[in-house]
Amino acid sequence: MAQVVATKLLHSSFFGNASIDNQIEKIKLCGIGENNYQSPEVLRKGSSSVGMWSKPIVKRKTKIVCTIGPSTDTKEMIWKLAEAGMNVARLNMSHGDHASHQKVIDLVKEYNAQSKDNVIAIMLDTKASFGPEVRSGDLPQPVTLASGQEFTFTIKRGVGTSDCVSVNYDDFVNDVEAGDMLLVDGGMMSLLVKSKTEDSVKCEVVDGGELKSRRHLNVRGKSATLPSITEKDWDDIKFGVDNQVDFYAVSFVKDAEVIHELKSYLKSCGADIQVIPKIESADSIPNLHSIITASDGAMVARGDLGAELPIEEVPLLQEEIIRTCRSMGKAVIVATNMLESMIVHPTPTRAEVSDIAIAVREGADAVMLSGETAHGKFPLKAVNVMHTVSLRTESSIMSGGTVSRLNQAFKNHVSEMFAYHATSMSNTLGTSIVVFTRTSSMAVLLSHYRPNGTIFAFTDDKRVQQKLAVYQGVCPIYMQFSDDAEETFENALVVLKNQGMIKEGEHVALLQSGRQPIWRFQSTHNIQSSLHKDHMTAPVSLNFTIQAKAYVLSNLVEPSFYRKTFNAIPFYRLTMGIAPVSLKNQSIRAA
Ligand SMILES: Nc1ncnc2c1ncn2[C@@H]1O[C@H](COP(=O)(O)OP(=O)(O)OP(=O)(O)O)[C@@H](O)[C@H]1O
Ligand SMILES: CC(=O)C(=O)O
Repeated sequence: MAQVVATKLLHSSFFGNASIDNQIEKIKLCGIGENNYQSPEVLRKGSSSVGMWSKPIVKRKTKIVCTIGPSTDTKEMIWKLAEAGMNVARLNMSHGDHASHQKVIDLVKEYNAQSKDNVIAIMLDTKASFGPEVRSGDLPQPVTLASGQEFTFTIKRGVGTSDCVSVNYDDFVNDVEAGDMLLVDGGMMSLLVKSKTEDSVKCEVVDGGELKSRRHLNVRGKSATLPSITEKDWDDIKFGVDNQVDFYAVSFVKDAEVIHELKSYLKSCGADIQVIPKIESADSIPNLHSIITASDGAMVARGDLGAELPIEEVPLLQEEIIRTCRSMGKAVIVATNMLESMIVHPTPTRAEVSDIAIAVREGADAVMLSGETAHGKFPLKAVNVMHTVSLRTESSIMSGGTVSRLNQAFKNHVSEMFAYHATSMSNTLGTSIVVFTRTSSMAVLLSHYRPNGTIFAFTDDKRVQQKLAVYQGVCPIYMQFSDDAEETFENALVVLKNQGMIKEGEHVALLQSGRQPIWRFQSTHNIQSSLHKDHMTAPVSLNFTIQAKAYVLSNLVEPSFYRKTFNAIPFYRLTMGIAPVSLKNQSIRAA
């Protein structure tokens, strides 16, 4: 116990009252202010930082989603993006074809197969026609639209002239009225609807610009009539199932129905693919809660959201969507325009840097790059900026020993309680957490509580490893488990040490629990804190035996109170101990 108290003091003095010197040291470690391009190895693995007994590795917690396109669809670029910090590769089905996406999927799988300590998940964005994605048609060359000029959209196929272009949606003429404001490319250009005929909509250009092929069209304040899932969508979904992608990003979801439909299809074909609705439609906002409840997370798709709704609503909705996902323990991704200027410039605007920092502070699991990596000039620099800004921001929001009180409803299960207390313990001790999971559930729960240290999630299932790639703070690692828990713990520590993820003298909290027990008997859970070097002379062990009812009660009380109060009540067994580990003789001795 003396050890725990001592660490707590050290810990709070670092995170709570960091000296100017410490702050400057941290800033240097994060690379901000030095204006230097960091090596991919340092970028991905993280930097050493001041910690407790030793210096734990500080890894970036917020994940990075990169859209793959013409700038990045080669083996060389996929490798470089992965080493620079990409965690999820996104394929936008609105562009390219199955053959080009297949090539990227194969490259990502090739990367994963040869990588010892990194994994890239694949997200298929079923954008094409899942919802009312209205786009203008192909043009032989870009058309310049000047304010005041007349321009026509038609539902006739194959039209692409300087004053008229096709739209891909037959009900377009029915959905718009004279007086509506049409937004092109999320508002880059706007046109006022003047009149319509049976097959065409005549407009006057309000804000002009350069109209290119296949641009988004939105009507300000309106959602288009929702078509059901089309043939093209099913084709893309099947393509995703055949290729065992990890996530679907589903466009223009307006209610939970489409999610249920997709989930039941996936169940019928035995596909374990996470469904992430893109919140981008005005109609989705009243149904936010039910949509996210039915899904595995959500994406704040700010491009279309800011076109369908007044642009000033976007930051508020971003906050609300993140908060809703966080309260349910679901993954949330913030997308679009995050480093837009880096499509053509090598450095970001200060506003873009702040935008990333805000998403990180609000608690996003991941931030996304679109055109920046798909067709930009500086895709690697954009990932570099996202990495350093996220890491720096994260270092300023470490919570010390306390775990924020999250949605009460979330902490009503033993596993949730366990994740909560494991987080509290690792924060107090200033350690990383090593968790063993077959289903991902305990790693996801830990991520939900946002521990200060990295969550090293060991799994013996590659699908689970890939799925975990999007969750904040989780470093997923594939490893075969042995029948012997102690041997598996030991193997995991050796892997971490060999990969340079933990160091001699560093403490880690070992945790095994979750909905599918690995080595534990039903209803027993185990957290232990290990010293990663045989230099602790007097191991201290705290054993608590508590009642099932007590778990529910302890939701309401602070951990310290809970420790004192439930010490003597028998039933479940929760072990918190300090156990010395020696890497030299490869043995772990439980205290
Ligand atoms: N697979 C691809 N093949 C060719 N170009 C692509 C591909 N993916 C993306 N792009 C290009 O990168 C741009 C940005 O990608 P993004 O995924 O943001 O698509 P978008 O159509 O602009 O918008 P949204 O994200 O709403 O679908 C696209 O407009 C397109 O020009
Ligand atoms: C990502 C996306 O589709 C949007 O922002 O509209």
